[in-house]
Amino acid sequence: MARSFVIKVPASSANIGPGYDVLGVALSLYLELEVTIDPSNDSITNTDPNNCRITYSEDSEGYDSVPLASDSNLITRTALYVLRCSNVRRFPSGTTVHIKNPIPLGRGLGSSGAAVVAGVMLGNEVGQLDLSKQRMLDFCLMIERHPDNITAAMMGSFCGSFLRDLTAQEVERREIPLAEVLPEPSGGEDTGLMPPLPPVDIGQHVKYNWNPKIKCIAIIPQFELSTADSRSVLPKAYTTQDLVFNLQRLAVLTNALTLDPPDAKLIYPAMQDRVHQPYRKILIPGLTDILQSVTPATHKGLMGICLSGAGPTILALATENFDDIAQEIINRFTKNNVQCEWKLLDVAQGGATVEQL
Ligand SMILES: Nc1ncnc2c1ncn2[C@@H]1O[C@H](COP(=O)(O)OP(=O)(O)O)[C@@H](O)[C@H]1O
Ligand SMILES: N[C@@H](CCOP(=O)(O)O)C(=O)O
Repeated sequence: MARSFVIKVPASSANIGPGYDVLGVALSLYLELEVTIDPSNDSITNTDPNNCRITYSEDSEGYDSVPLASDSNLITRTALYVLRCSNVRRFPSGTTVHIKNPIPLGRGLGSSGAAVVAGVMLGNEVGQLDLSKQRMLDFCLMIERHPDNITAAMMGSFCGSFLRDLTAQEVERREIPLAEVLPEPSGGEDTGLMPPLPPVDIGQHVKYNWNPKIKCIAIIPQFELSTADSRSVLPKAYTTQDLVFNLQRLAVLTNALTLDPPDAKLIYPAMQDRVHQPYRKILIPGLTDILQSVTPATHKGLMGICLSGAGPTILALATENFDDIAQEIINRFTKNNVQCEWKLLDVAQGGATVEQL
């Protein structure tokens, strides 16, 4: 018998200033997969070695670039990893996945985190594996190896997370090259081997409150910056002063964002960072100028401003005056020959969901 379901996963903004690789907030912009499994319709998928036909909505982000072969696409490769850990080699015959993706790729809004979370949920659902969200996080963390976006996208809301200490054996299992976790892209042989199972409870997290009066303005430059490239410019070591600077602000920020009324005098300085943003300015024209000159003093309603994830998107938190704040940042990017679009988003409370149709 045929069955259909929809998987929805929110975008996310990681770091929120001082919380590098720690904080993430889920945003009301959703990657959606419409999935049908119809064994009587196997002719539609029998040209794919993994029984899965992918279509991608024309108005979606990445329409021209995202691969649609099931062993190349990040979502279905991730699902195949989950299935193969349960010794299931491919999708059930007659599986179709229609992807709708409004999350811009490579902009610091967690598109890859959402794709990985969607892939793990897809594997869990088609394989009827009954994994908990906590266990699914482990699978996600084998692929995207920092927990901030993944946790917010899976669990929703505003999250703090860390990776627990792993035993030497677990480290070996987790630190293996990605190519050995994900099935090889086209041309690669399915060796029939079982991939490494994730260690249990790799990621620990808590959810914080978030004052709903605080909205998220995302100013999105029209150029891509891969997270890997943006991580490669960071130093390997930091001074004690810089680490303490961030830790002090991180401790205050997680509570400051819950308070009512929101207090810009507390939030704005608590969103300052010395661990990643100063190093990333060489990749993002105008970043330092924007972060220093758009303030609560110049713009009523602005609570704080930071780089979203690895950039280049700017995240401005505000309670009012959204158009003016966005326009100011867009103008400053324009002076650096960078065109932008912007979106006003809320915090997405629910995280990733599956709805049976
Ligand atoms: N919906 C998607 N389907 C397939 N691949 C995706 C999807 N979304 C993102 N990706 C992959 O993730 C890459 C972007 O990841 P990354 O550099 O981490 O940036 P970010 O997560 O900040 O958008 C894309 O170039 C693409 O390879
Ligand atoms: N903590 C990571 C977050 C990357 O987020 P993304 O949305 O840019 O993938 C980092 O700052 O590198």
